[in-house]
Amino acid sequence: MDSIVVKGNGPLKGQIPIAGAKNACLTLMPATLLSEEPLTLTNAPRLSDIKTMSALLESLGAEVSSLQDGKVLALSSHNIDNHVADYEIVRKMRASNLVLGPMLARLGHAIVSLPGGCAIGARPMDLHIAALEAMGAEIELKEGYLHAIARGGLKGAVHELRFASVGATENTVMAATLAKGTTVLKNAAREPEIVDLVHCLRKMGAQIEGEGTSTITIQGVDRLNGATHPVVTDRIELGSYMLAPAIAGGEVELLGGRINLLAAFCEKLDAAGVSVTETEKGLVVARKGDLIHSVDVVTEVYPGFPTDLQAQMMALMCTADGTSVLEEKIFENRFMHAPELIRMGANIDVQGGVATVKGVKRLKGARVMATDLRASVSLILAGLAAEGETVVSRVYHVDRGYEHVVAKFAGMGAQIERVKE
Ligand SMILES: CC(=O)N[C@H]1[C@@H](OP(=O)(O)OP(=O)(O)OC[C@H]2O[C@@H](n3ccc(=O)[nH]c3=O)[C@H](O)[C@@H]2O)O[C@H](CO)[C@@H](O)[C@@H]1O
Ligand SMILES: C=C(OP(=O)(O)O)C(=O)O
Repeated sequence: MDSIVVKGNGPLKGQIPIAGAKNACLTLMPATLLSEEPLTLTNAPRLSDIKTMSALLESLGAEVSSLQDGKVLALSSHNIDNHVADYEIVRKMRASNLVLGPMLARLGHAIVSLPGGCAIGARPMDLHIAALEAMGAEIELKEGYLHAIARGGLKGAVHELRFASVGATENTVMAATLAKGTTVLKNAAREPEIVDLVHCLRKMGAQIEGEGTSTITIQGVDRLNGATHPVVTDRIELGSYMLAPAIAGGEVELLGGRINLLAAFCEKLDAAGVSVTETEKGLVVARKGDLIHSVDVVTEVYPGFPTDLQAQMMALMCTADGTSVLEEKIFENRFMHAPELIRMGANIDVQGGVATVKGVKRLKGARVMATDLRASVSLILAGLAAEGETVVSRVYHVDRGYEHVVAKFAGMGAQIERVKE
């Protein structure tokens, strides 16, 4: 198993390209199931999660070709000959549940494994199920699998989500594109990845309005056509690398970054003493002075502070001047990085969904373990600010969501390498 070794060696400088968003690409890929014609995604990120989604789609009969070193994905679902999304693939990656809505819409039936829980919390699908049932689907749980059938096809419905779930919004919107009649989804999620999905579906001929607001209206059509679509910039990769000069000093330009993808996060950086300037090419990030100030953070649905940046923000708060309180409201167990940061000398007290971080002058390098995707990068960030060497093990978590992670940090001047253990 590989590890990443980081040495805290002072200010960073450089330009880092930001990839297409994992969480957008993983919802755009299943959209291929809605059409017999090809779907081409450009600006795709090179990640193990993308390979997992490719394997899942191929297991259903879709064709997936990775072109231009993985930056272009050519997908075709002209021949879907299996409607079972197997537990062995779904359990590896929760986004696998996004094949349910498209398969149900296109084939009228689907069998999809429930994902089960994962390190950061439970991953229920009750909201997805309620929305699809409102559209006429019958869904039953048998032996860990959701058996879904839409006798006579899905029908448009007015449905309000109990919580603005990203995955439930994506499944419902995709399913509704081929339903008979109009679907109005209320309390829909507003994340940029959903806006990107709608833009792609519209190119495929779907009739959708209201993306980016909490009411999305979908007028069902008989069929969707092929399209070519560039994946939106990864705001979480962007935010993660923005924290590198914040924690280690220096000045870094994140190519392709825009403030509007991460407004709530940028406001917190500003309050913490980090300047973010939009340029023609992206965002330039630097500390305003010597100190980082403590700020409180509450994770919320978009446009609030993203849960996917909470671990990385905690790393920054570990060396801030003062005490910060981080409240995690999306996933019930998303503080597993805290005990690892404590091994590096951080002062963190976790009580339920609230972590209180008292800033220390300097972190110290240590052997630490990545417990999940975003936790892994928070430990690398902490390593940049630590005295001595930090060894982060279980870096397969980082490969799920950060392409060329060592090269990108090294491109800012960080002393970092990947080693085999
Ligand atoms: C709101 C939010 O921040 N969503 C994040 C979530 O999306 P993802 O789609 O994975 O999760 P949801 O937005 O659906 O879930 C967020 C919350 O809703 C609950 N839930 C979800 C579905 C359901 O049927 N029933 C239910 O109770 C979950 O337990 C969780 O507490 O993880 C992704 C990957 O990290 C992030 O990119 C998304 O930004
Ligand atoms: C937790 C994440 O992904 P997933 O929902 O696929 O586990 C993430 O992107 O931070």
